[in-house]
Amino acid sequence: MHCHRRLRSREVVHTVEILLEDMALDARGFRGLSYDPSSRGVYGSTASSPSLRAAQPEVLQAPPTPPPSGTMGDQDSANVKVVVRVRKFLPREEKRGAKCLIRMDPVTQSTTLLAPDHVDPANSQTKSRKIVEEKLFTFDKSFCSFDESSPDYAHQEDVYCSFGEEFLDHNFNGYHTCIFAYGQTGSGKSYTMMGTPEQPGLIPRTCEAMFRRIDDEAEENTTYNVHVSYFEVYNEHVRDLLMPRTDPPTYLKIRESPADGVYVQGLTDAPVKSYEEIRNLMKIGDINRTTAATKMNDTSSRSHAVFTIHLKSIQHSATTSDTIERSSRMRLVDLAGSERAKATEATGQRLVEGGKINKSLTTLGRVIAALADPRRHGRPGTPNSRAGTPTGTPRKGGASAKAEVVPYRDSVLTWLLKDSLGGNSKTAMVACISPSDYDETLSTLRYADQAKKIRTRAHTNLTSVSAAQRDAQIASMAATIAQLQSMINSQTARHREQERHEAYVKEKREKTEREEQEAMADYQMQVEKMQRLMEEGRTVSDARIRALSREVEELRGLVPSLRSENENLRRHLGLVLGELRNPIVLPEPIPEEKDVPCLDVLSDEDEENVAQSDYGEGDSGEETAVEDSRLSDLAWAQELQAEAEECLKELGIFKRKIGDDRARFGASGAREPLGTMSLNW
Ligand SMILES: Nc1ncnc2c1ncn2[C@@H]1O[C@H](COP(=O)(O)OP(=O)(O)OP(=O)(O)O)[C@@H](O)[C@H]1O
Repeated sequence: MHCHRRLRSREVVHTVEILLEDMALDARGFRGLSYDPSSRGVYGSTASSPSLRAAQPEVLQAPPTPPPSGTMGDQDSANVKVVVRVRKFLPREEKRGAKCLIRMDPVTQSTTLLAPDHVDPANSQTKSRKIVEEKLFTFDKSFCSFDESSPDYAHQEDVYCSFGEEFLDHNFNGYHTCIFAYGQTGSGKSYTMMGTPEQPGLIPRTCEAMFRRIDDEAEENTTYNVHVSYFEVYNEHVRDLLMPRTDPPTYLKIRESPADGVYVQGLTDAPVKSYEEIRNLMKIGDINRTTAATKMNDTSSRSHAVFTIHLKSIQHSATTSDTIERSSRMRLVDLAGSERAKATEATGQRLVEGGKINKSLTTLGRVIAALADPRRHGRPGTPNSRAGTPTGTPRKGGASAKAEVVPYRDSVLTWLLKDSLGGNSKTAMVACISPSDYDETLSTLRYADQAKKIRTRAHTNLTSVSAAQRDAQIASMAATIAQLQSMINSQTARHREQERHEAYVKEKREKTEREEQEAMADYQMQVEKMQRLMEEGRTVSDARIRALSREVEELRGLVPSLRSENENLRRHLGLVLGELRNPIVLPEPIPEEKDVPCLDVLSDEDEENVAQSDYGEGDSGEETAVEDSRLSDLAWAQELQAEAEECLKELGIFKRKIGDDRARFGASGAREPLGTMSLNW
């Protein structure tokens, strides 16, 4: 959203710039209004501002009074000019002993395609065709660039002079023009259009001649304004060739507006003042263009390249201050070559590119076929027919009832060339052919033959503006500028407000994040503390368990001796009790033997007996002493038993405690499991 707003602001600023520039250009006849267009960046884009043209409808309006020259709005309905050019053999063709299948007649301008013999392997496929015969075609011009020693050899200069110059004339007269090179891969399209530094092609020659003419014909009252754009259509995407390549690549959108027709949004439209400047831009574009080596061509163009020159001349009348503006657009198109995957042996990326190239060229063929349809001719307005709409009024009955549709929109290339092929343009096609490839050459020649039948209706793009109109225009532009300025101001203010708001939101978010982080750190600290405490507790209980275990072991060592002592005491006590119950009284007879109770546990009766024995009726002192000793033994035994029981009780408690500790802290592998402590009490 931010970016969008920024872009919108830039667009508005840009629009103001262009308005100012136009004002300055137009205002040259008006002393006192100064503006230096050179202060504008080289890479300013006007193509991205269709709204600009919509914002200056007065300029586009037809003049109220016809100009004296009488050329205003001239319409010229003419067929597409078609020329054919054959190149010389390439080393690979010479190597395989290829034969030239092209014969050109410089008088009739006919081109004959000869039937191949059966020697050249490149034409082996042709043998399977049913009819392989000589074919004759006639074009506006047949350029033979096959044999350099021939007096009829067509040099780069000949090609330019033959029709390049004528098309430049059209531009200076205010007509839009288009020259496109068509042909199979490696047939010489790029050579014809761009050429080499030593042998410049149509594009550099046209540009050079244009600036020469601007300089030569410079009159005090005429000003020229030249802009250039250069883009390629690669894999059905439009890329600006005057902008550095990006990764991922930046693709531009195609738009259509009633005022501008089809145009590329955001395309660089660089102002140029000299041929040197334009040559530099050409170099930049050529470096950026997608080319690759294929089996058919070491520097095969993998895209359609469109070089466009906008030429505007403003002529001021010295006496009346009226102006006449001529605007024209020159489109110079180097198409990618049609190719057979088998011949190019393309794979991967090259194969995909080849597929896209062929698809767009097939669409171009369908567009040409639809435009060449004889039913279209003679109907006013048909060349400007809309894409995807019938080109003529369907008639009832018969073959002519079929409405022909021009499939401009089926490919990016044909959509962009819509105007050039079927609208307001003078158009020429250069069909480039290889000298030794029967099938491909035949296909190209048929294509070209059909293109001959296309008629376009070009009209001069002229505007005459009187001094009063100019004043009104300036006033209107000033108002528009003021309006745009206030738009910029309010947008800048909104933008600042938005930035402030975003900064506030950011700060708040950062604060919340900070607080959350602090809370998290605090929580972590507490967790660590608890873990530490637990660890300490575990260490303490481990130590306690170890100490208690030791104690248990010690006590366990005591148990057998205590047990045997206890046993002895019981036994002794039993004896004592037995004696107490059955005292040995001498010389009294031995009393009847009674069952001595088992001394496992002293019964209440026994204890009573023991107690009674304390107060028994002892006869003698000796008996009393014996009795006392027995009683003290008994007491001692009881005491021992109580002690043992106490000890057992304590051990029971201790066992429970150990069990509790084990449940609380768990038994680690390192520690002795409590279960293994056989506390067999
Ligand atoms: N008229 C000519 N005279 C001399 N050499 C030529 C001529 N035409 C083409 N060539 C040479 O043929 C080769 C292929 O030409 P070019 O690259 O122009 O083909 P192309 O049709 O543009 O191929 P692609 O469609 O693959 O880009 C180049 O080496 C070029 O220099």
